[in-house]
Amino acid sequence: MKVVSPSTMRELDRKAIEDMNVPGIVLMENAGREVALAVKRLWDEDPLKKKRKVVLFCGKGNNGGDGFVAARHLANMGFEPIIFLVAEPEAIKGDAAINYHIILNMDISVIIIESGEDLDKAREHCGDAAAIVDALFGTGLRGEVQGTGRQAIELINSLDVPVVAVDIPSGISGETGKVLGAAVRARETVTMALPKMGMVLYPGAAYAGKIIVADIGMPSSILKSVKAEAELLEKDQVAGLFKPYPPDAHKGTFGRVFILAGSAGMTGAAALCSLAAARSGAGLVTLGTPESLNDIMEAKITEVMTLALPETPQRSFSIKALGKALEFSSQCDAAAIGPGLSRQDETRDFIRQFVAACPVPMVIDADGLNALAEKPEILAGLKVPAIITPHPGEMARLLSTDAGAVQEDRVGAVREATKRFKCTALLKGARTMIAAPEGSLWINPTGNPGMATGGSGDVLTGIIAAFLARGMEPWEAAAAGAYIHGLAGDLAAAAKGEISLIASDLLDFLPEAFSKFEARSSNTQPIDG
Ligand SMILES: NC(=O)C1=CN([C@@H]2O[C@H](COP(=O)(O)OP(=O)(O)OC[C@H]3O[C@@H](n4cnc5c(N)ncnc54)[C@H](O)[C@@H]3O)[C@@H](O)[C@H]2O)[C@@H](O)CC1
Ligand SMILES: [K+]
Repeated sequence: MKVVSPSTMRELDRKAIEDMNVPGIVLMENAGREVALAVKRLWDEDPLKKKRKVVLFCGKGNNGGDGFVAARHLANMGFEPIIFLVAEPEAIKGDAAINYHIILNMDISVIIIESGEDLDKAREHCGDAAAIVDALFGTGLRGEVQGTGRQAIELINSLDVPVVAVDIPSGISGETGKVLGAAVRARETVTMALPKMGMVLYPGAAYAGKIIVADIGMPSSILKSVKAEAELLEKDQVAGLFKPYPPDAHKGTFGRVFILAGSAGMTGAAALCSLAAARSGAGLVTLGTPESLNDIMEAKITEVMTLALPETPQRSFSIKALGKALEFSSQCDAAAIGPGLSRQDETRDFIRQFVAACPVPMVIDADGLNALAEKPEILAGLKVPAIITPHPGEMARLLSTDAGAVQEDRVGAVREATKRFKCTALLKGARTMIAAPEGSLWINPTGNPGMATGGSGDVLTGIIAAFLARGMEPWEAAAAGAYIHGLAGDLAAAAKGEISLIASDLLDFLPEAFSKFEARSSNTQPIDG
């Protein structure tokens, strides 16, 4: 699903109104009605709370205008709306003013909030409300919220009443998801036409609650043609990336994966990564391993073959492994390099030379990225497609900045990485995002904090390698990988809780995650009906 910034949304509104002659007041009518319906649904869900009072906090802009429309429909549905207008009535203009006057004509209560004392009075009204509608600020918010607007937000958050936010929780930047001083914590957000970046990115996503995308009558041609800032990955779209298995599938059909991972003390990373590839549909998985670790790996992993390679005295890959590793990779469909390789100098040289010469698409993670941080030009010069999968710390090393700066602007960081290194970049963290060199940006909605555990990234690398080997484009492999990895994590967390989630749980829940997608071999017919 497309996700847009406030400025893109304004341009869509402008096109609908000016180019297609859809009156703005029609859009506002649909918006407000959808908000009223959302309140009604919340009310229907909770039969114990048959209170009919709905408090609407409205600002002076069009977001407030949506609130006035919602109040009218709520009154018509039999609710008792009360409006707290956090603005001077004279400041309301245009379509919002038209709807404000209808409200006055309908004798719906409007209480004007000009000071903190007025808000104290408002508090008394709110306690027995069935719901609160937050129509203070929408995408027109500029800079930090101050004064009574901010006090109103704090009041809303202090109440134990479910909140439906109009378009975006007031106080959240529609562009970045940052809290501009203070922001409303909503149960649901009814967002108009398309979700906004600020409610998909954290912390805004946490404030928005459940997101309902409302059809406000924006012409579909406008929505189709818009160049969105990002796409939020959806289940159907990910499902579409899995082509059905032909009934005569054999091991070679779904690709051979070569994984270079592990060193003394980090054999687990190698096991998790290679087993994840095997669990993700790769036909054959071979793990290249420092030779003295070979027996350990053979015992640890049953479904994966091993290739013992020359090692350093510290039992990590030595530069002498290069020839054999490159030769083997040429017989494979995709490679993965990085998990648990160590930061030994010689191993670092091996990684750099392997990546520079690898003849097949590859995913580079962890120590693979650390080895390239001082030589990022290797990435930019690759002749084969590559995916890098850094966490914020690794991304910071690649971009010569710090992890705080990466987290401060995750979208900017992942876009910069794909531009600078000319490969697909996947930035891990809450809302993993994937940027492709041609400019697209994908945001993954699956996953949970329990997945921030050692080895989780190794599993992701293995999944992506398997998808590359089955012929997905790099962005597809990265996007589908992030989605399935997060889904396995969500299923694992639902079964075991987030606290004790470990990376091997992700492997255990991959089959269930895949079962939600698998396009089964379409031509296989049951023999006896
Ligand atoms: N035709 C349209 O453009 C449509 C707009 N819609 C609604 O309109 C909203 C956007 O409306 P607007 O652009 O009027 O703006 P908003 O209603 O989002 O609010 C901004 C208002 O608050 C003021 N303001 C901005 N920053 C402030 C700050 N830091 N502290 C205090 N006051 C501040 C602004 O002067 C403006 O009046 C959307 O979020 C959506 O809810 C919908 O009605 C659908 C159609
Ligand atoms: K709002």
